[in-house]
Amino acid sequence: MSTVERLLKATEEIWAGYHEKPFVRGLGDGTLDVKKFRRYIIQDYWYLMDYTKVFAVGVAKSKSVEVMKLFAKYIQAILDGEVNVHNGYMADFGITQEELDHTPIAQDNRSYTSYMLSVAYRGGEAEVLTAIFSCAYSYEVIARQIVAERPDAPDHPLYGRWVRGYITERYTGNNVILKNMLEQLTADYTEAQLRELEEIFTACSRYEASFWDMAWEQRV
Ligand SMILES: Cc1ncc(CN)c(N)n1
Repeated sequence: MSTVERLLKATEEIWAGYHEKPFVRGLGDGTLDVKKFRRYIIQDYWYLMDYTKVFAVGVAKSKSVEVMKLFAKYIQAILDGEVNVHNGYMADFGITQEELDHTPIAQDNRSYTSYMLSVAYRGGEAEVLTAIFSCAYSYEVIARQIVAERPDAPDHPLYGRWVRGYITERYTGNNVILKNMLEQLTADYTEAQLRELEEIFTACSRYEASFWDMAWEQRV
């Protein structure tokens, strides 16, 4: 079994649960309360700012130019790609920089990014990639499932943009690059090292689940 297959197998139940989250279901069928989505966009904007810093620590931890370029490319892909979806929604919702700056970061959000950053600071290249991978790939899996269940979801006037954002060639192509690099870096990993990756990946997958619950319940 490859490293990524092993990580996904270990977290199968958590990942299956994403599709049942009320927030995710509401995004897919268009019934999600706009107020909840507005709040989620602000929280996720701040999430992405710290998530980008995890890649920056990855740059510092890189042992080769190849890995350094991968982390650096992703920083660009978030700040000039994924965040554009958020910027578009924020413009539509009239969210100003002042409102962004004055919105407290929810506890689940802060815990998640603090955990990823702590893994990045203490681990090596593969540990950083593992912390990142559940975030990067789960959104693709969720968006694909939404489209599989509702082929018209990408055309929804409000939530379609979110769905489309996570199935673009750029987004999914970058996930393939992340996955291949993770396999390459862990080809000679021992059982103990792989178990540690499993622990990191499981924790991050649980944080993903909590993030959806936080958004749905509007937890602070
Ligand atoms: C919480 C969270 N997890 C994942 C993603 C997808 N990069 C995101 N934008 N936000």
